[in-house]
Amino acid sequence: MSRLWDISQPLHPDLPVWPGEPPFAITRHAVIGEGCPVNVGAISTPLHAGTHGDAPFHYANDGASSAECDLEPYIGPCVLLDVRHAQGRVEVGDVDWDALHGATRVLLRTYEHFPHEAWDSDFTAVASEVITRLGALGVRLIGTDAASLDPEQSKTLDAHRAVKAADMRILEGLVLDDVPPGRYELIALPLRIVGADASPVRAVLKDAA
Ligand SMILES: Nc1ccccc1C(=O)C[C@H](N)C(=O)O
Ligand SMILES: [Zn+2]
Ligand SMILES: [Zn+2]
Repeated sequence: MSRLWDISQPLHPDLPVWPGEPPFAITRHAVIGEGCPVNVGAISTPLHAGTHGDAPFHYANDGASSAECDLEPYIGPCVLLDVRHAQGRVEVGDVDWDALHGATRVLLRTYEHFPHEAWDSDFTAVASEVITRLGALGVRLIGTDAASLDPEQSKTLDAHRAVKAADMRILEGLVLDDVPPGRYELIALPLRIVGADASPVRAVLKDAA
């Protein structure tokens, strides 16, 4: 049986979130006890907290929301590339283009160890030239273990704009520490949240058949 790799961050109140964002929160408004047979809770979360998929609406007012996104990019064969050697930003020269083998979904591992305990403002971004070249090769989805494709302080969002121009989709905040580079089956479907600019996803990889 092929192995299943959970590449999702655990969601909890201490989850590091983008500076200025409210924390992830879970509340319980029903508790099993006298006259109550169930525990029932609710969550409040920034849409870009944890492992998530950006919707085009995040970077374009005319972009699709998470509820409107075609699901095909988020499920299917992918290739995981180790780009831990990249310094500050994944550049064209950091990518092993021969390892793509026509992949339509590409995941980039930039961390030695994913920063579960504290926000990392110096995450490794992705150069827009890399996105443009991936799009030209037919890539439909780019994923990263970083919190964003663009630097935290970016106001131009060059990588996101290149994603928009190529009509690609994005996964951010993946946890790739334990997964060897190679080819996998990706499943990471956004929730059908009407009007949302992003959605939490439970991202998993299955060994390619
Ligand atoms: N919460 C934010 C507030 C302001 C600016 C960006 C964010 C982000 O979360 C970035 C997002 N993850 C992104 O890159 O798509
Ligand atoms: Zn995001
Ligand atoms: Zn993003």
